[in-house]
Amino acid sequence: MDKSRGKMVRDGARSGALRLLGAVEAGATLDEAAAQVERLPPAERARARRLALEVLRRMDRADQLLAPMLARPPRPEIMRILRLATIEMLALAEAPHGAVNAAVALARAMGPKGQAAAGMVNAVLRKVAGAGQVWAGLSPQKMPSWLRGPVVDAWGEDAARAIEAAHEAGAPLDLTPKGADCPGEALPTGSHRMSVGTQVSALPGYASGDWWVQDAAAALAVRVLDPRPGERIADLCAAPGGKTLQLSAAGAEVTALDISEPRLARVAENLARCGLSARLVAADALEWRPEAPLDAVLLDAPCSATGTIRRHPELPRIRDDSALAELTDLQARLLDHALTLLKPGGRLVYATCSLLCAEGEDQLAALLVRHPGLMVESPEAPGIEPGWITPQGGLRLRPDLWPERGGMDGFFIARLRKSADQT
Ligand SMILES: C[S@@+](CC[C@H](N)C(=O)[O-])C[C@H]1O[C@@H](n2cnc3c(N)ncnc32)[C@H](O)[C@@H]1O
Repeated sequence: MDKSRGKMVRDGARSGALRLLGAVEAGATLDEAAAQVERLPPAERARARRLALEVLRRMDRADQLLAPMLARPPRPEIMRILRLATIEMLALAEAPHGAVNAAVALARAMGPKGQAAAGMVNAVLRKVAGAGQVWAGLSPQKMPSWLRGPVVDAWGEDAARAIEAAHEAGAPLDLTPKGADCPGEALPTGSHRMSVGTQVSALPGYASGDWWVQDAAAALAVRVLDPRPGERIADLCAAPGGKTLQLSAAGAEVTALDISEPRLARVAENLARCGLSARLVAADALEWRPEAPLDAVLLDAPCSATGTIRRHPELPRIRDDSALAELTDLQARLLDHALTLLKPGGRLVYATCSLLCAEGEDQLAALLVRHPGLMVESPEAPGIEPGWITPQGGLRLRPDLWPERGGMDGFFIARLRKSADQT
């Protein structure tokens, strides 16, 4: 790529990243904001998203560094430019002259108000360029108090800080192999791991469906369920389908259910790419019943998704816990209903990608009170470490586990067995 083309790619990507960050400030997820960059060529679009992710992971830290350098808070658009250049220089090792010049040009391109701020942007960012030591002394950004409070209560301040460091570090790319062929480093639990920034569709085996993208923690839910060939299993909240693919690849007779038809279409696409099959049903799981009782049910319930902040750093900025009571109520109702779909002695795996005990440990405790005959079975699968198992027998996965390997998503997983005399 010649130099001028490289610069164009970056500037298109930088202004795209600023538009994405503006949309997140207005309350959108990065996926919802994708239209902001859809006109960019694919390489610029991907870089715009990467830059926005890197800023969202460190925004508060950048603001802490910038605050004493600013006479008064600038307009939001200018503040976004300052944050982007700060993070490019201090976290992404971008050459200062390139980042500062780009920031000044982006400010100027905003019109008269931006032109008036260009001198300030230049002066502040020159100071930022020399503030590497101050930056290194600042802690990773904190989770919002509605999330941090419960995390500290559950696992302590040191764990909360370790989780925050993992949130800042971001997530590697994990793949679940369908058979033996899969790129990346094999992890102890059977997933394969590649470094961040890998272009998924260019990897060997993508077109032939030899693997699919799925976080190592998410893949454990099905490993703990341990599906067997020919078993009749329902995946009650299936979309986009990572766990349906695992169940089908194990040879189970799978019914994949989701309330959202558009999301269920993604399950169909993923099954087709991987040459796997499942019966797809668009329905509310609370109202669905199979023709005959099932061997097993996987309930990967809707939740706060607070375990996925490494990959969705915008979540703490656009969500709070106002929907939590509704979610935990839905999870409890889904759990109760799921048990009625099982044959006596059948097994249920409950999973949530949440860091909140309210959606995991507490949900399991309440379920056991409501259903005295239900047994918790030890989560057994290769690579599961004893320290991950809770006193109740659930599996608690956190982003700060496996720090030397690059972490994993936050998840709670429990394997339950309906007693042989329960109908
Ligand atoms: C955590 S996601 C599932 C992820 C999926 N298991 C996977 O591994 O790709 C939760 C899903 O539950 C679906 N959902 C929410 N409420 C539902 C309900 N009442 N019945 C069925 N599906 C529901 C949502 O549409 C969403 O796709």
